[in-house]
Amino acid sequence: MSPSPRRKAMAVAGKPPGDNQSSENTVAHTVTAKTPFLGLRLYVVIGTLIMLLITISLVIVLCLRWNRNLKKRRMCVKKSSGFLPLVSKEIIELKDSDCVENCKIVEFEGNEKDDKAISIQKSGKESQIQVEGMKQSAESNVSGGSRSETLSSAVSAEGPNIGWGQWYSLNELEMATDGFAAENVIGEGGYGVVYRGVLQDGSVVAVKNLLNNKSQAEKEFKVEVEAIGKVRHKNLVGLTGYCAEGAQRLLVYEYVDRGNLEEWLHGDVGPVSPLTWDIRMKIAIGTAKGLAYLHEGLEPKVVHRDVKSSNILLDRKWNPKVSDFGLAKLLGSEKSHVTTRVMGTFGYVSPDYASTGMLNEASDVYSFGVLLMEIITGRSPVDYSRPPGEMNLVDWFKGMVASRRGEEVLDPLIEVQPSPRALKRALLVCLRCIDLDASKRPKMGQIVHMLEADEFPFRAEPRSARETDPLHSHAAVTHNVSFASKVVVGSDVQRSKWR
Ligand SMILES: Nc1ncnc2c1ncn2[C@@H]1O[C@H](COP(=O)(O)OP(=O)(O)OP(=O)(O)O)[C@@H](O)[C@H]1O
Repeated sequence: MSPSPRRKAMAVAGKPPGDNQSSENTVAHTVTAKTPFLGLRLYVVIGTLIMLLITISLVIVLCLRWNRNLKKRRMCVKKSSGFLPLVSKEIIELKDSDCVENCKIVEFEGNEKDDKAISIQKSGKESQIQVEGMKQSAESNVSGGSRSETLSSAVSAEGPNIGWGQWYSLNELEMATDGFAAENVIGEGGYGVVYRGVLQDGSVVAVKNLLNNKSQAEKEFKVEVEAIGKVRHKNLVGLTGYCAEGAQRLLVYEYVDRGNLEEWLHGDVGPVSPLTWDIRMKIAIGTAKGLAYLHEGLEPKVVHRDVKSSNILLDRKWNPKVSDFGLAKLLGSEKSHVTTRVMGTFGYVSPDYASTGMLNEASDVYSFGVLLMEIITGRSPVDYSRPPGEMNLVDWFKGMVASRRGEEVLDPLIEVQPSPRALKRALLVCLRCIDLDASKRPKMGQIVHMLEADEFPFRAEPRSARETDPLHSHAAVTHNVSFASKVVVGSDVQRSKWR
């Protein structure tokens, strides 16, 4: 009998036909046989290899997921930094949450080019908060170098809980100012006397000794600290610390060594002012940037309320620093204005605020407009030594521009005249800032752009925009302001410009 086809096939494959049992035995034998690899049995080697493969696959999957998360996180950081256009790169804003009782700044170095890190270390504890990637300009850095500071909230049982700043003892500040010696007095304002002081580490500071009228001093003290205690901007004077002992209240600022703008504009500087046109514009733009930050970069925003030339301090490179926040008001974003007792300085206060007491950032814009006129003309906002028609700077200025005599308003102490284009630009910004309709005044960020933009006000603009432009209508009222015929409306200006 011939074998079945199936049996034939098995015979060809080399298996003894009809012997399933023995073939299974062979497989079992092979699997349990020892391999040359460390004498391990085959099934152990196979098992190990499978485990190894599973582990490797798991590791790869985990790596891929981790990598994806990392990318997502990076994207979030990018998004959020793009989402903060209003905060200047030159600023370090210290949040309350960053400020822990008895913190110690262990590193605080500024450099215009480098990103820096601030480490805030809780004294006596190990934990460290690192705030990285923030830019601190050298100019905005207190006394220009690294320093070590102790932060403390709740200074004393009596002292206010101000949250941030270096606490100084009265003794320390007495030593720094030679016992508040008269020769160290650098100025005197409505709220106190300002002294130059040298701290034990050699750094130079300005110490404002608030008038010893308890409630007023306390108020001024709190307002300044609330307004600028936590921010750093190269165009805002840095408040570095304070002293609250008994009834004494003192504020310690970075020292700004070239005095204030008022002295340079109206003091005896000789026949030619050291403030050239370019320096004046640098001062105007820097001041506008500082104010723009207060208005548009902080929440709640800060309305300074006393923008004037004696509150603009100048450093060695003529960088302006807005100072004196004693009258400042905080304004939450939900509020369009606050109603207050009218405060400020005669000649700079906007008529709408003066008549209604309703305050918002447009009041600062008006004061800035007056300040800019003062910078351009070298005249004080109110000067009783001038003929009646010229005593009030704003009225005189408007009249001059309206009668096409804009070139004549320039400070005669400026030796090299600006180009007509640059002068027109500055005059026009003045007019826009002092618009009687507060809602039509530009924002400080727009003002920065207008002062910096070469094309302003010469770029052609859409007709409809020109028609709705407040200054254009202002120009129409004052009918002869020739250069105002091509006004660029500030509303389309990118805020980021003033950063
Ligand atoms: N950080 C500082 N560095 C250098 N000088 C300063 C500093 N702060 C104030 N001064 C000087 O002290 C003067 C008085 O300052 P302060 O802010 O007390 O008053 P003011 O602005 O002149 O007047 P008021 O407070 O009445 O408006 C300033 O004009 C300035 O010359």
